[in-house]
Amino acid sequence: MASAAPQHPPVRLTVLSGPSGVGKGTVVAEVRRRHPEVWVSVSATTRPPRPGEVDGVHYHFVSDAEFDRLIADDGLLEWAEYAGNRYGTPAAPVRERLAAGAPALLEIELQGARQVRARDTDAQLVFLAPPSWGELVSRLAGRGSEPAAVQERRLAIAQAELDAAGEFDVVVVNDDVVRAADELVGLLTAPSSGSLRSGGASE
Ligand SMILES: Nc1nc2c(ncn2[C@@H]2O[C@H](COP(=O)(O)OP(=O)(O)O)[C@@H](O)[C@H]2O)c(=O)[nH]1
Ligand SMILES: Nc1ncnc2c1ncn2[C@@H]1O[C@H](COP(=O)(O)OP(=O)(O)O)[C@@H](O)[C@H]1O
Repeated sequence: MASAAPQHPPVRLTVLSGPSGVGKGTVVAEVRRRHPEVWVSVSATTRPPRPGEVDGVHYHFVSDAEFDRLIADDGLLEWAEYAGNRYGTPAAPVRERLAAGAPALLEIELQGARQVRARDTDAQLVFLAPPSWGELVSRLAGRGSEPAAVQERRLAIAQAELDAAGEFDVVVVNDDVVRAADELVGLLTAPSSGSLRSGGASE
């Protein structure tokens, strides 16, 4: 006899990381344009909004005190400091999503990806890589959302992030947005064998 079926088809948490300016936001937007059913976590951050960013849509923009409170209340699945600001994944929506049997996507940086890996060995870690270093530099500069000094800081972090690409399960090269989005969609719908363990955030 077959063993008891799971309550819902196994789903997995997918993490997308990659250096600033590689095109994470652009590729995720393309995935959602074609697959509106793909659920993407909205992070909390102490970074100020860029022009056009909407609170609750792109990020939950919070004060330092509010971020402290999220940590103290065990409300974050993971969090990290990046280029002088803090970023974290609200835990409850991710747990609800996975409990409902639906896949969840986090777009977070390297330290956060490592925390997710430590907590959930079944999570799928995807690294979005630039076709070349020169292309990364020109994309970040071309976006024009940060002053030169901030771009320099992000590029210094990017060097270390590229060195860590081998820690990820899959590397997707963002040479072309549509092609990279296709690859990501394939990974999001790939079968898995488990789901997020229960338990609170502890970092
Ligand atoms: N650990 C962690 N990193 C995050 C989270 N949200 C966003 N990030 C990452 O923080 C970094 C900076 O994000 P942002 O300031 O929006 O810049 P951008 O990614 O260059 O547009 C990026 O690598 C994001 O992937 C989060 O909830 N947790
Ligand atoms: N495949 C690509 N080819 C050319 N330009 C791209 C590509 N993907 C993204 N870009 C551009 O690179 C810049 C950075 O993309 P963005 O999505 O903001 O990166 P990230 O979220 O990783 O910081 C944007 O100006 C975007 O239009």
